[in-house]
Amino acid sequence: MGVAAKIAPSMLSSDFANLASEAKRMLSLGADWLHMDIMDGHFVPNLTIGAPVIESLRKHTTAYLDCHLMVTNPLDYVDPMGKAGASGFTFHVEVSKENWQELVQKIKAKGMRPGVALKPGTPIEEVYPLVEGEHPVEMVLVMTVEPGFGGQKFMPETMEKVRVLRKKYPSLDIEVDGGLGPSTVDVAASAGANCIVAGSSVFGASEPGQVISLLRKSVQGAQQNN
Ligand SMILES: O=C(CO)[C@@H](O)[C@H](O)COP(=O)(O)O
Repeated sequence: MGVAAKIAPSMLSSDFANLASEAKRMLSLGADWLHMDIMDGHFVPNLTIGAPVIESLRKHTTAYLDCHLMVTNPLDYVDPMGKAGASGFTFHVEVSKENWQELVQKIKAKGMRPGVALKPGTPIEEVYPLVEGEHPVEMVLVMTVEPGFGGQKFMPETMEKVRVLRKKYPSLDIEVDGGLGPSTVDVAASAGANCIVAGSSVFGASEPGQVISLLRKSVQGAQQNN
């Protein structure tokens, strides 16, 4: 049996004006985590939510809030996100080459689970030191689209990174994010991804619960075949 499947609807595709009820709806339909996209309008050309919204949502749910920080200065976000009640804090390797050790230690000290993300064009070797360090990250997020917006097309060429990671780290949480849905999840699951983020394919479905269940079955089926 492989690493546990985690299905994480991306709340970026939800109705932000009804975030708490959208979150509860996803959890009632079988979501394991809620994926929260924090964007600063600088690291990526889009601006979304920050710690105040995480703090508001936290009042309505005890769920795992899987926060993906698409920001230029992740260190500035550790204290506020910790206080707000974030569960996972995933920062980008492209902006943390100088300070990732300090970042990981501070994330852990604030009671959050550290993860590292990489853009489609970033070589996978860049995350190895973070997975193997004295204070390792606990998840690698392989972006399967350019970060910034929901509803983009899955990039199959990113799957080689997932394959290499899974071979090297059999028990690591490997998350994929961008363009995942019923037609693309199998390739990601058979490459070795166990955490699946899905925005438009879940929120845009007439039966979102069926999509969540299909995504989970894909991960579990691929693990049984490996
Ligand atoms: O981080 C991002 C985009 O930068 C994602 O979490 C998207 O929100 C995923 O949306 P879909 O591609 O599944 O619609």
